[in-house]
Amino acid sequence: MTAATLTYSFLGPQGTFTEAALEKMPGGDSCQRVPTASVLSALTMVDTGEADGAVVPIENSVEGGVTATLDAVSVAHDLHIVAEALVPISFVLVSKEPLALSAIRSVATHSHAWAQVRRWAEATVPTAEYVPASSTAAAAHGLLAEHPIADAAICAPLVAQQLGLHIIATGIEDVSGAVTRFVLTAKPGPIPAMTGADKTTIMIPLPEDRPGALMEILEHFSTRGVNLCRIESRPTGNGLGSYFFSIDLEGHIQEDRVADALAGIHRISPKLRFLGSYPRADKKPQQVLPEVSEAAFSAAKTWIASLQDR
Ligand SMILES: O=C(O)C(=O)C[C@]1(C(=O)O)C=C[C@@H](O)C=C1
Repeated sequence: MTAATLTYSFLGPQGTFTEAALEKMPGGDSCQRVPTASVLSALTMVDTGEADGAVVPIENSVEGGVTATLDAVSVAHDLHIVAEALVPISFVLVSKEPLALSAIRSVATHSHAWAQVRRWAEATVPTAEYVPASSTAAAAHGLLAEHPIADAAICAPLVAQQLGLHIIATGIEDVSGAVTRFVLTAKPGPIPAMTGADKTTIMIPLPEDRPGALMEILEHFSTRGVNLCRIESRPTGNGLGSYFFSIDLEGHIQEDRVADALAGIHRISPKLRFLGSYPRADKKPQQVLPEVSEAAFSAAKTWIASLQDR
């Protein structure tokens, strides 16, 4: 796969935050971009071979996990995460023609965006109806349709500018400095090389009817000094009480402490799925305690081998 021939699907249309993330991904500046109407169709294009990779949102610093992505990547699709990118999030309120706040009866945007401006909306346009859109950019494009989907839309400043929309308010997010994390997913293949500042994503079905199962799982990380940076429980869909954990941890599968922790958890939950090791977008090097360093694991293995070889 050479960078020039890559095709990446992404949650479109043009001007989504996801497209901004795509530009930061490896090969993103030279790839062919295919916008899709949903996260699921972006991922399906990778399944069918129509795209080499799909860029999808996975986590927002205010609203949390993007469940459509977490569920699709963890359960429904056989895909690995090969890269991540962080995009700062700021929203504008736009309309086709200049419009007073008091005249707005409906506002269209993506559900995740709406969740991030809830307090602002409550205070500023309390009677406006929320119209869900498949993305913030789709909401903005929808204002220009023959039958506009709403009076106003909430989107990224860039798409408002590209479409020549009237900006009614800027910086309307409830929490400033919000960031959304996006991932590039591809069919399982070579794992990106270890950089020393890596993340690994896994999915662990929680063993049922096993008291203390979660504690046992977490102990495998704790005893090997593996730091978790995200842990979320999601229903498997197989009935009430059936859950899996979606976890991001600091480290790479090539590291003994990570591999050893996953091997331990595999014994408790054999359907554990490895979903990729990839460089951290913030390049923050992981802190490794001396007792779980590669040297410590190597010395311990040599010692055991010397006993077994007698
Ligand atoms: O609608 C977009 O522009 C997207 O890229 C989707 C999305 C999301 O799913 O969280 C991305 C970033 C923002 O947090 C809001 C919406």
